[in-house]
Amino acid sequence: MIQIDNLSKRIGEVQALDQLSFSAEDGQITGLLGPNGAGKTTCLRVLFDLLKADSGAAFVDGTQVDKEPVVAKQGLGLFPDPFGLYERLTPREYIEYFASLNGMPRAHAKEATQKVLDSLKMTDIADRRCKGFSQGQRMKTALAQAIVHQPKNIILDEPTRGLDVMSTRVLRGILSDLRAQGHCVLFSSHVMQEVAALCDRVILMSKGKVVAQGSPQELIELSGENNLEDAFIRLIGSDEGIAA
Ligand SMILES: Nc1ncnc2c1ncn2[C@@H]1O[C@H](COP(=O)(O)OP(=O)(O)OP(=O)(O)O)[C@@H](O)[C@H]1O
Repeated sequence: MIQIDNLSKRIGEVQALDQLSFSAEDGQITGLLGPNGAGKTTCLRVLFDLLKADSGAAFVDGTQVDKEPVVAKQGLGLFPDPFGLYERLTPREYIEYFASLNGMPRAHAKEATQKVLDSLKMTDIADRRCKGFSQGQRMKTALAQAIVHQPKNIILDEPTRGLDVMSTRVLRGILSDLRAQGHCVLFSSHVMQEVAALCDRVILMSKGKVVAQGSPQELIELSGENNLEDAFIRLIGSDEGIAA
């Protein structure tokens, strides 16, 4: 479970986070939706202890991130940019390397790697170099790296950016499986349909604040509109920076 508690952060002239509070529960997919510049990435950077907030705190399964960063990070899996894979390694080497970076002894890392290769149905590509991989194969390798240490919480920042339709579908399927296994999945997006298709709960952000939260259906009801697109525009007060 992720808890964001009253986070504020000023970056230069910009109030990137303004008393931001929300939580993302286990066994649910939570979407952080907001236009460009809303503060989504800033919030995730604080959650990963890459950036210190001016006030407020982020918690991973009850552990305060800036007080116990090592423990907190062990509970987090960060989905990296699938286009940034190191191409000379095979998925098996890649995933094993990240397993050992997460502190697993060698034998355990090998075992965990095989398990994730099986569960993401990657055994046919496991020992090929990543160079020349399709988008879907890259995406699976990146995701395998993020979940090999079995973090309870999986964080994805704009995960479908640049992915083709097939890869996006594969990703959606995997995220649904992670939800079914009881993981907490939190992803940021400025693409409305993606959030609508996948999320149990949507945190709608604008200018560093939560402007509304709830299931897609609750947001429609809250806005008094009759579809999600109009609901989001009504709640944010503008359609600038949100993609359909
Ligand atoms: N390093 C930085 N220097 C200056 N301004 C920054 C920096 N990082 C973030 N900001 C500003 O903080 C605000 C929030 O940015 P952030 O990247 O968190 O938004 P976002 O919701 O992730 O947007 P996007 O969907 O465009 O990625 C923006 O106005 C941004 O310009």
